[in-house]
Parts: sequence; structure tokens; C-alpha cells
Amino acid sequence: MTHQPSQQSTSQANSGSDDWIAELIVSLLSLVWWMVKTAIQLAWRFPLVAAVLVAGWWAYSSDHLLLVGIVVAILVGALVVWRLTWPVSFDRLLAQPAWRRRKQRAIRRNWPGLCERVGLAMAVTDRRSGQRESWTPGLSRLRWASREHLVLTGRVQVVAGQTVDDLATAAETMGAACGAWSCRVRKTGPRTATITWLYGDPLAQVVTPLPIPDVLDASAVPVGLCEDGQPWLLRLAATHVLIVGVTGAGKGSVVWSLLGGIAGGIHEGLVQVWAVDGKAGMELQPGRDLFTRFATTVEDSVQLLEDAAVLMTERAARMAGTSRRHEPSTREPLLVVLVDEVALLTAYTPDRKLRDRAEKALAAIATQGRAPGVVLVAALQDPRKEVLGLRNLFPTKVAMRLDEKAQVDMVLGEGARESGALCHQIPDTSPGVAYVKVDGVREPVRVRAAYYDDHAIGELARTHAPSKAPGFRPVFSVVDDSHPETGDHLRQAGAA
Ligand SMILES: Nc1ncnc2c1ncn2[C@@H]1O[C@H](COP(=O)(O)OP(=O)(O)OP(=O)(O)O)[C@@H](O)[C@H]1O
Repeated sequence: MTHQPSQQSTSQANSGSDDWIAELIVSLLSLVWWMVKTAIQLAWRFPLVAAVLVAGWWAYSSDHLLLVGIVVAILVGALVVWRLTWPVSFDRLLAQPAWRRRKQRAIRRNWPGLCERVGLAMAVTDRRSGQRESWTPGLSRLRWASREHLVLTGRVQVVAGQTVDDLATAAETMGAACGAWSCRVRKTGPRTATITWLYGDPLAQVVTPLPIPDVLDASAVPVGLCEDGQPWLLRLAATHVLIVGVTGAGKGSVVWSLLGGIAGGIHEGLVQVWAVDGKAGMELQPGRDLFTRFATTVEDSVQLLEDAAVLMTERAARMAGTSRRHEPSTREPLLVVLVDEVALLTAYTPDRKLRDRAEKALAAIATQGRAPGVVLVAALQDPRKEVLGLRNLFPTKVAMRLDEKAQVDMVLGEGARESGALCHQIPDTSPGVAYVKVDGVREPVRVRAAYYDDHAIGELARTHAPSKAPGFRPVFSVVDDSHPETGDHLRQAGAA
């Protein structure tokens, strides 16, 4: 019996060789596709190298090697001369933009790996394939918020199972992993946050006084600079501000910058400042002309606070039922009660009666003053409760250089230190630097107040003293501190 190969086995052999050829073609096509894709990606990532390679190939194939060599030599020579002769413009126009682009790309490209390294990756099992996958928060809108100060920001969306707090906890490690000297996270939604990398420190330099706004905006008074290079706008309307820092921390610069920011309003009569200088006028005297009232003795200071409390009560009664929010006007100006070294009134004054009166008036203003437009701004060196028991009644706190780390939470509230407020690490070579915390906002913001030297303060007081132009009708006339009947006088005027 002769053996006949069956038809089935022949067709199997044919289909086997067909499969093999098809597989080879597919593999070759995949390889070509991979090579084209990689070449495009590499050219996109390293455009300069790609341009040089293309130019070199063109020069070689068309016999223009010498010409290209001369052009390249001229270009390189020009760059070297530029770098050596004008290093600042070379840095600004070429080196820095190139560095920024590289940094931005590196973070975008390495984001998943960075997240894994700082513990922000989550291992998840895919329901369909059953395979383990690594999920990392999404990064979008990566851009340089300040090119000058090297501040890079992006929007991060955490994955399900994570919180923005997890991101904030990893911020410091993330900053170090990206080579930034600081990294901050600010919550913008239940699962979203803005992440900021700081590669430079805009607060390392002294901040010069900002332009004085023509139009008063008490909800955003320009006071200095934030660490992301944006202006530090401090809310004054409907709040009270407590400024705390050791001696020499620069509390004065916050006060003068704040006065500078509202100077237009003072001049127009939309704001009145009643100032108390516990240090016998040593601190605030240079700006005397800006103040509607100025007290330098303990008795006068207590009287001033009580008068402000009376004005506040009367104004609140007038506003009751008609308005819940005070709008500054020349008839009803915003009243800023400025107290420098408030502890001299609340703790260090030997006269217990005066201390109690001061505490009572301060408590009244702090609890009821916001709506009728009576705002307390107090500066203090020692934040302990026995020195100022009312410190929690200030919704806005500015913590400058402090001696001990325990004082940070004491001033800014529980958890402020973990959120990055390192007031005890502010060097004494950086006066004016502070962390600001506003009630209801989780993260403290690092800022530096503008610095007003004596000349700038003198100029400010000279040019922005309250105007006496027709139409200006002060709620209270300027009162000589030595008048014993001050209180009655004011009560009458306030009631008018
Ligand atoms: N924002 C600032 N920028 C640069 N230097 C500043 C700034 N603020 C203050 N300084 C410098 O620090 C010194 C001390 O500042 P300042 O008197 O305001 O401190 P302070 O906290 O008010 O101290 P004290 O409680 O003893 O009055 C100033 O004389 C000034 O030289």
C-alpha cells in the first residue's frame, strides 16, 4: 500500500508557512513603525540635536560640508562671545529659558515615576485583565507662573482612594525629588490641588514699597510679595489682623506696608487710622500725620480703644436692619485700630484696672467690629495665651520669626507647622518674612512685607495725610491726646 499524503496535512503545512510569513511581515512593519515613532519622539525631545544631524547629513550628501562647518563655527563663536561679554542677557535670554524648558519637560515626563518614588502611586488590580496596575495622580496645566522667580505650577487630580492631604504630606519629598528648594500644595477642590515648585526665592531680596493704589480696595491691600512671586494682598475689610514675631522680625514693615496699601483711602477720608504706640511713640511717630488719633500713654491708649468700641456699637446700631456689610465712605470710614505691642496694654501694665479695661475694649472690637467696619490690627512679640488671651479672635494671622517651634501652632493654629509654616526657621537675616494664615484656608502662605525706611515713611505721611479738602467730613475730629474729656467729645461726634 503506497502512502498518499493526505490533503488535510498539505493544507496544514501551507497554512503554517503562510502564518510564519504573515508574522514576519507584521513584525517588520511594527519594527519600522517603532523606528519612525522613536525618531519623531527623539527629534521632538532633542530638536537641536535633530537639526544638527539633518544639517550634517545634508552637508555630507550635497558636498556642502565646509560651508556648514563655517556656519556652525560662526554660531558657536557668537554664543561664546555673548556668554563672556554679556552673561546676564545670555542667562536671561538663552540659558534660563532652556533650563526652564528642560525642567518642565522632565517633570511632565517623569511624573508617574516621581509619584511612585514619593509614595503617591496606588497598586490597583484591573477588573477585566486581572493584572496589577500602578495608578498615579494626574498632572495638567504645568506652566511657569513666574519666569523671573522660577515658580512652576501645575494642577493635580488625585486618584480615587487618595486625598489632597496625601499630596500635601508628600510635598516636601516631591520638592526635593524635583530639585526644588520648596514645593507647596494648595487644595482647589475635593480631589484637585495646585502644586507649586519653587526653584528660586523671590523673598530673598528686600521688597521695595509697592505703588500706592489710587482706589481703596480693603479686601486686597498690597503689602508685599508672596513666595510664588505674586503680590501679597492682605484682606483688611471684615477681619482683624494679628502680627506676631520676635523683636527685629520686621513687624514694623508689615504695619507700614499695610498703611501704604490703604494710604489712598486715608487721604480720601475713606479710612481712619487710630493708632496706639505702646512704646511711647518710638515706632509709629514718623507716620503721625496719617493717623486721625494717636495715643502713646497707657491711659490714652485704653481711652482710644474704648472710644473705638463705642463708635463700633453706635455704628452697628445704625446699620441694624439696613445693611449687614459696611461700605467705607467719607461719612462712615473704615476704622483701623492699630495697636503696636498690644501686650503692653494687656499684660505688662502694672495697673490692673487699666489692663481689664483694655482687654474688654479689645474683646468687644474683636468680636463685633468686623461687620460695622472697625478693624483691629495688633502687633505682638510674645504669643502666649497669658499675654494675649484674645489671639484666636483674629481671623488673619501673620507669624514672623519666632523663637520656638511650639509658638508656630500657638499663633497660626494647630497643624500650621506640618503645613509648612516654619517661622522658627526664618533666619534673622530675612526681616519682614512671615507666614500668613487666614481662617478657613488650610495652607499658610510664605510672604515678605515691603520695607519702608524712614525716608519712605516720611514721604508716605507727607503725601497721604487725611485730606482737608471741601466735602471731607471726618467722623471724628483729630483729638489732642492730652484732652481728658476725649471720650465724651468723641461719643457726641460719633452720635452726630
Ligand atoms: N521687610 C523688611 N525688609 C528688609 N528689612 C527689614 C524689613 N522689615 C524690617 N527690616 C529691618 O529689620 C529691622 C527691625 O525691623 P522692625 O523694627 O520692623 O522689627 P520689629 O519686629 O517691629 O521689632 P520690635 O518688636 O523690636 O519693634 C529694621 O530696622 C530693618 O532694618
